[in-house]
Amino acid sequence: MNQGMLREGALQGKTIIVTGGGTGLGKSMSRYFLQLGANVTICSRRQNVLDEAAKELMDETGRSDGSGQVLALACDVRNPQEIENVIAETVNRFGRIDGLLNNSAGNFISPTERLSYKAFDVIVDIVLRGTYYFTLAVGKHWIENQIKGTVLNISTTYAQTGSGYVVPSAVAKGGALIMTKSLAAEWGKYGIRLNAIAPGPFPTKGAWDRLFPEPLMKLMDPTSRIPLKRVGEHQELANLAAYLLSDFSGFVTGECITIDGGEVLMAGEFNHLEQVSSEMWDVIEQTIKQANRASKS
Ligand SMILES: CCCCCCC/C=C/C(=O)SCCNC(=O)CCNC(=O)[C@H](O)C(C)(C)COP(=O)(O)OP(=O)(O)OC[C@H]1O[C@@H](n2cnc3c(N)ncnc32)[C@H](O)[C@@H]1OP(=O)(O)O
Ligand SMILES: NC(=O)C1=CN([C@@H]2O[C@H](COP(=O)(O)OP(=O)(O)OC[C@H]3O[C@@H](n4cnc5c(N)ncnc54)[C@H](OP(=O)(O)O)[C@@H]3O)[C@@H](O)[C@H]2O)C=CC1
Repeated sequence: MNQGMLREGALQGKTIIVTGGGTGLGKSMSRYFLQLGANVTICSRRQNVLDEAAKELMDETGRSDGSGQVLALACDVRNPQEIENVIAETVNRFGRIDGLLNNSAGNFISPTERLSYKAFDVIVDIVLRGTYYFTLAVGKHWIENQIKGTVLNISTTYAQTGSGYVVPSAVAKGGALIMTKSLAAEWGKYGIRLNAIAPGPFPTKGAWDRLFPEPLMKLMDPTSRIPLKRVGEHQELANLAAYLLSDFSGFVTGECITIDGGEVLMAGEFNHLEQVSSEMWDVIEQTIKQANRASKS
């Protein structure tokens, strides 16, 4: 599904900050917000990557009515001063902030016992600390200025189930998800909403290089465990993100919506039986029926 879901101008008049908006899923979601008329500040550590992305996005989506503009600002989400600068510069340029998309992340697969303290810290600091620093800074701004803003956090399905080999990421995404729900309860009185999305596999260079490096890629087909037998399309995620940042979701808060083609359902005890052939099912059926009969005699 490569089609946008919301009507033209659905985000007109809104300004959204997207962390990690210069690459991968952050860039795809930013593109759709711009198409819907929002102004978007993209931020991450590498100014050159952001500048290139901003140019590409404006070339693709550029509007002449003053809406749908991009601001590209370098910011390490682990640094509160740099976050406050993004907020000040965004208000300065666009006049307001309506939405925050916490999308920046770091991750790599590794047996946990091979990790150094620093390796653990580097992931938790980007994903958990970065998310709560940015949310706190924008939340304070909204409360002081009586703005009913919306936060959307990009989570993972294993934030709820846990997962080996990505333990720092699971710890950090799990913490950020609990923060989403906790603050949704606490800040609801200010009209501030917080939600999360848990995506399954959506191909990006950032994720694939670190989660499916060679020689693993040859061994693993990421679609094999997915009931719908495919990976996600960026527009499918962008549609959900735009909805959750728009006024159409005004009564939705504290939710985490999974978009994974059913991958998490494969934890079900017997789902691996999809490998059993029709002929083998004939034999199994007869064997079970025989056991049923035997238990009655
Ligand atoms: C694909 C299927 C979908 C399933 C769901 C997936 C859910 C989540 C996905 C994601 O989050 S994908 C996003 C991936 N994108 C990124 O990670 C982009 C940003 N990443 C980075 O900037 C870097 O990769 C990093 C995470 C900051 C690490 O970079 P770098 O190695 O340059 O940092 P350093 O500060 O030099 O090193 C820190 C520390 O970490 C150790 N380390 C690094 N890689 C490994 C590894 N593969 N195994 C073990 N340890 C590693 C490194 O040695 C350093 O520790 P010390 O040696 O100094 O103690
Ligand atoms: N792709 C997938 O299948 C899935 C992705 N996700 C989540 O989606 C989000 C986007 O991932 P994806 O697009 O795949 O990967 P990318 O690697 O493209 O995105 C990660 C972004 O985070 C930015 N970033 C990293 N560290 C920092 C930092 N310290 N401060 C600010 N920005 C930082 C990077 O930019 P820079 O290096 O310039 O700082 C980059 O733009 C992440 O939250 C990820 O966990 C979740 C499930 C599945």
